Amino acid sequence: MTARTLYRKLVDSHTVVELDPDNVLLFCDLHLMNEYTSPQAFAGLHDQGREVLMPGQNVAVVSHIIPTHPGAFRVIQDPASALQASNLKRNCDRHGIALFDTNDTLQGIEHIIAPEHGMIRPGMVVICGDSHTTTYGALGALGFGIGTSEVEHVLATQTLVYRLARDMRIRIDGRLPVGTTSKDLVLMVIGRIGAQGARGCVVEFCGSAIEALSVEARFTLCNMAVEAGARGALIAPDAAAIDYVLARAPDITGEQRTAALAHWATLFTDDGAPFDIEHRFDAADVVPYVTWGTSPDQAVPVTGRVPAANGEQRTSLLQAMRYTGLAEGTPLEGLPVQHVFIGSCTNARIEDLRAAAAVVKGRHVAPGLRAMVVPGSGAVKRQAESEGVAQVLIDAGFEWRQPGCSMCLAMNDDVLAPGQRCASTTNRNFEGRQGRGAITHLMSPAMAAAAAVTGHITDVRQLEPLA
Ligand SMILES: CC(C)[C@H](C(=O)O)[C@@H](O)C(=O)O
Ligand code: SF4
Repeated sequence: MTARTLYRKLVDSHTVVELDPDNVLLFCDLHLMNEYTSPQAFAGLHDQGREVLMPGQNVAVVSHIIPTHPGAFRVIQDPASALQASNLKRNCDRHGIALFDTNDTLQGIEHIIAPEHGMIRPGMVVICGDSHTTTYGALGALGFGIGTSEVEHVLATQTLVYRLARDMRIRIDGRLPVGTTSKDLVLMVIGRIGAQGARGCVVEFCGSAIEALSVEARFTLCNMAVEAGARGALIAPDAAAIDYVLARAPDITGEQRTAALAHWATLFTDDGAPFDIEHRFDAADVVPYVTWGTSPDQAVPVTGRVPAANGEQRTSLLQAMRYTGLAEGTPLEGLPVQHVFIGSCTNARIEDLRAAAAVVKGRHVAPGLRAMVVPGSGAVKRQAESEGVAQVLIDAGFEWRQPGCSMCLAMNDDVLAPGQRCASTTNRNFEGRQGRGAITHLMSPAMAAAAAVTGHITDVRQLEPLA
């Protein structure tokens, strides 16, 4: 048999029919929906008088527009957002689709909820009308975002017309240095290969540095692969991934468990399987990274400076500098920030909150700075509260919020004022992403926590130890 990549194995096992050399009809094991990209799809389905073919393979979550203010009961004030949430509920009720609704205690960001409830398993194809569906590659599942018309097609048929991607492998060997995380690693990789560097590709991450990552750190990495243009990200499931899934999927027992384990053991790239593009990086090169500009690839070491606007990208670099109010050669370290945001499907899991708490413990948020933690889900929130992580953050002066996307893209009322500069654990630093005229600097949770206590961008490795 010919040697195949993990990506090819996943596509082959889900191909219903080959449509032409570039396209297949792909079966989708799980379809996640949010309030934002599903309404038109349901409307289209209803216009045609069609039903949802497999309601049990669909799950919906209210995540983007939800308010995150503390308090037991959440009311969506904005009429358009309230309508999106009520539409989602009506559509889910009508078709028998499970919904994590606004006041569900387990509500949260879709990409955090799905794995934490054992919905994502190695070998699955998971789709969602949301670009960060690549997150699930951390468990050896092929996840990717789809458009609204595709959502409609999936609802009706549980399949998708899928254009095959190219295979890219990114090997990272070595050890991540102390004070760095998979967020720094992925910012380094995107900075080096560029925001279009993995365009059209499904990226398989491998190497000793990847094997050493916790499953949560792998989510961060695969989540942000889309910021390099990737159409998917994969990590071959190992014992850590399988343990993570089994611990969250008590329904996998007996013969089913034996069969699942046997199948998962086949999910790796065969020796000699061809990749279209290969990159290699050394984990020892990773330092705390921050972005200075308006694209996730505009990332530099925290000890670095805003680069010179040379070459082909001169115009876009100058445009980014104008927006962020920074000039060529400006050092990143020491840049004052007015806001710190710890949240998003990239970095709002329990390990992220623990990392932030470890930095701020015994310190206080800098005067005049506003710092906010938005846990990724109700489950993460509760765990952080029971472990004391929440209290450490609250004692340090952080606002402790309800879960949701929040200031990752400011579709609710967590919006920055123009000109405000934010140290953010999110994944996109686009113009206006966190509020019109607001400036986003992407970084790890530990780095964001360090910025919160000093009031400026700070190398977390240099933070004075507390006596
Ligand atoms: C709103 C949604 C379509 C969007 C996405 O696809 O990623 C959002 O989640 C984002 O992060 O920008
Ligand atoms: S947290 Fe941010 S990146 Fe993730 S789904 Fe929500 S808006 Fe998109």
